[in-house]
Amino acid sequence: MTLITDVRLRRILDSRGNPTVEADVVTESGGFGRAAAPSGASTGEYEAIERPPGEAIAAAREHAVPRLVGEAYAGNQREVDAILRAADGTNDFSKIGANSAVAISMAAAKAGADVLGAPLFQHLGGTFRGENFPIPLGNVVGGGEHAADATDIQEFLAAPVGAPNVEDAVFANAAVHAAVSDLLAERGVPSGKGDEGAWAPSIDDETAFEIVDEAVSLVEDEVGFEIRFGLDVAAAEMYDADSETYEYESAGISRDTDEQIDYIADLVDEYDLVYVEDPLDENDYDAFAELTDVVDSAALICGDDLFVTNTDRLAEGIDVGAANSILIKPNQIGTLTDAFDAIELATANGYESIVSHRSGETEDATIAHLAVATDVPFIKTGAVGGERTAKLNELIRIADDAT
Ligand SMILES: C=C(OP(=O)(O)O)C(=O)O
Ligand SMILES: [Mg+2]
Repeated sequence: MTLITDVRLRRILDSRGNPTVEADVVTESGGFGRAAAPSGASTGEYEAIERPPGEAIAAAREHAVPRLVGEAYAGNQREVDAILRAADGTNDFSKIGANSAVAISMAAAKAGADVLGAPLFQHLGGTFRGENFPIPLGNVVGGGEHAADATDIQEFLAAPVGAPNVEDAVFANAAVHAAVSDLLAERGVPSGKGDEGAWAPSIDDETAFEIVDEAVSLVEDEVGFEIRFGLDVAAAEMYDADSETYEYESAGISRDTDEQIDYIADLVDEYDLVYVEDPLDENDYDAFAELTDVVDSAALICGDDLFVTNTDRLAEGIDVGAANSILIKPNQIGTLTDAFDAIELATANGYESIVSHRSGETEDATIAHLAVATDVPFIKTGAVGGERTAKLNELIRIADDAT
């Protein structure tokens, strides 16, 4: 029933107005799945390769589609993904493009679920996946590679850890986003938005901490449950390998590695941060390990550019204690199978996994299902904006059993 009979690929628009790859997968019994590849701006050095969409589509049509049509079963995700890897023949999907690979991989999963008549999260996670839902990390202020002339730290993320349910958590993050806007207005600071819908004012990080801290407290009082916040420092983007320093340009501050470790540890302490992603350069496992040791269980220290959803890099990190959690972005590695393997390796070694969007997104909501299927504690997928609410609203529907 799930034998793949057609794979169609096309270019569609992403949220930045750039082209990206969309895939349709059709099965023998009429099952249908459609998915689109997201795209990063602050990409890790070791990510799978995203090719220009036109080239990725042409290469996938030539090398992957003939191996899938009439040959592979959409219900067998590992088989589909193994065929994608074999058709590509490289370690990093540089032939068919990780954008083509991930779109086909996710579309096949949806087609498989469609044939079964099951929601995608259930097809991926199984009947006994558990009762937990991920807490959304909502990007409320940001800069870095996602907005010019804004904060050095890429993302300030609201984390409604005490929310009684998904719906309240999603609305709490939107309320923090709105409160930030009010506080900026009170200070007379104008602001546009960055690529992920977060406010991107021309302020330094210290001011952003004050504002986000206050916004979180205000909303916490309103809703009556605990809201904390976290960061994606995206430190690889501010690291200067020649001087071996982290350059905070808007504040005019330069920190060496020891100072960076102390700075982040102090921030965790001062603001009771629940989550810190990429606090150090993507090549510095030792510095990551030092910070993780200092912070201990006070916060999740998460590797995004460090691990790039790659089990080899994660295994290296586990060996030295480089973090206590991993960010999972399917397009960083190319297939859902690879993403699942990374989550399994993380779980087996006491690491938490956080499923994540990219700064360039589409209406595709696959990651909401992936996060629920794998029982991860957090999903990072913005706070507002259509391509972000596509995932947040899907989470609400999943919790309401209405997908
Ligand atoms: C979502 C992120 O941004 P990008 O997609 O630009 O890598 C991130 O760095 O976690
Ligand atoms: Mg990141």
